[in-house]
Amino acid sequence: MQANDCIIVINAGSSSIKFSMFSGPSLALTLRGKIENLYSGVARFVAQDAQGGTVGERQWRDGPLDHEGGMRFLVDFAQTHLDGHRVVAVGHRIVHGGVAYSGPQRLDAALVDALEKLVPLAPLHLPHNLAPVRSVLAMAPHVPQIGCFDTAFHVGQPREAQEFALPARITELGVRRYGFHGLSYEYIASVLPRADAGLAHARVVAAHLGNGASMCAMDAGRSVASTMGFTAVDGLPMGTRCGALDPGVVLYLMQQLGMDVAAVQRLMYQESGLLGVSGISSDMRTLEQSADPRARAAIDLMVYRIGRELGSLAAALGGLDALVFSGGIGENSVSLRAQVCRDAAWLGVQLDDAANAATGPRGVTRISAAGSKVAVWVVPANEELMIARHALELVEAS
Ligand SMILES: Nc1ncnc2c1ncn2[C@@H]1O[C@H](COP(=O)(O)OP(=O)(O)O)[C@@H](O)[C@H]1O
Ligand SMILES: CC(=O)OP(=O)(O)O
Ligand SMILES: [Mg+2]
Repeated sequence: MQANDCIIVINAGSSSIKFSMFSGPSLALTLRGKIENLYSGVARFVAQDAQGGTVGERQWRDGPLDHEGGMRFLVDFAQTHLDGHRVVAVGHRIVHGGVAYSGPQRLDAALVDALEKLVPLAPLHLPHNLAPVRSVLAMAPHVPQIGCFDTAFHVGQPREAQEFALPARITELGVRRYGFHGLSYEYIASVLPRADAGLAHARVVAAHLGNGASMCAMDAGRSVASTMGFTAVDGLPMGTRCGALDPGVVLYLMQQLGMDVAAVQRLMYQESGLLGVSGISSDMRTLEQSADPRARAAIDLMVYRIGRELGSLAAALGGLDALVFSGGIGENSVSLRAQVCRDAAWLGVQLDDAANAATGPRGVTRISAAGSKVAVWVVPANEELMIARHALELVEAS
């Protein structure tokens, strides 16, 4: 990797596409951008240079924008902002690797075809993860593309954390818990020891709370349990996903309400969570600004379920030394963090209210009171840097 080389990273989430450009051997962030609010309301794009200065902005006011339209815009934008850099690799976040793929992989047409088979396991994500890979394969076949899997970080979990209590013949088909947001947790595990050396061996629960939301128990930086399971619909209630559900509810929906598979999938992935409970929005900012009691009820349910999962994950760890907030909600919602920490007082969590409320751009920040038994941190998510590191390793090794 020369000074003028760069790695482009594409992270297509369920409601957003983020891209970043990392340059030179130290992977310095030179450009980053994000289109958010895909499919709902006014989509917004903003891009920043290394100094945080805005170098591009746009809004789509004439109707919702989808992933494809967003990607077309981003490719044009990136091409005009390469600033003389040579693209040595494009790294992608791929949400599901199934049983077959855990380590980063060089993506070619055959592998994309194989990953396509996993779409039913991540219907909100995988199609959007794979479509840009195909576009780049067509536009620039010589540029190496590296896929990094959100499931990879969790492969070492103990067997009982991975298995459902299903007959072995079903488990053997790969029907087990995978866990997601692994690139985000891997990044968190990589930065915590630098923030506080004692955290290298700590029992940590990290909460990645974005449009998709999950929590992960990490023991000395290794994943031991997580709230997401076979698919990214399990665990916490999310923007539009219901999270953990009594499987009997699915039978009821189909047998008694006559819903077909597509309708159940839509209900669980697109019509539930904050949106479904509030009937107002999947966006935490909108709910926090609303005086409608249904908005309050949706937030309260999310906070309650985070608290329940925190207890469960602390049990998996045999105790709790640190709690980490990340993702769009975890990084920005002062009040959600305050509510979660208040409910977790029984675990020894004590917030420093001023540190929690401090606004403005922040890096890795401790927000717990000096005497808190459990340290509380905010770590801005950086799945992109993790992807760039993996892509660089793979490109340099080949
Ligand atoms: N200042 C804020 N206060 C509360 N919630 C916020 C704030 N900024 C962003 N969020 C919430 O973060 C969520 C999106 O998280 P993000 O991690 O960006 O999404 P994605 O999972 O699509 O990458 C939305 O619910 C949004 O309302
Ligand atoms: C796995 C997942 O839910 O991802 P996102 O947060 O991008 O929706
Ligand atoms: Mg996300």
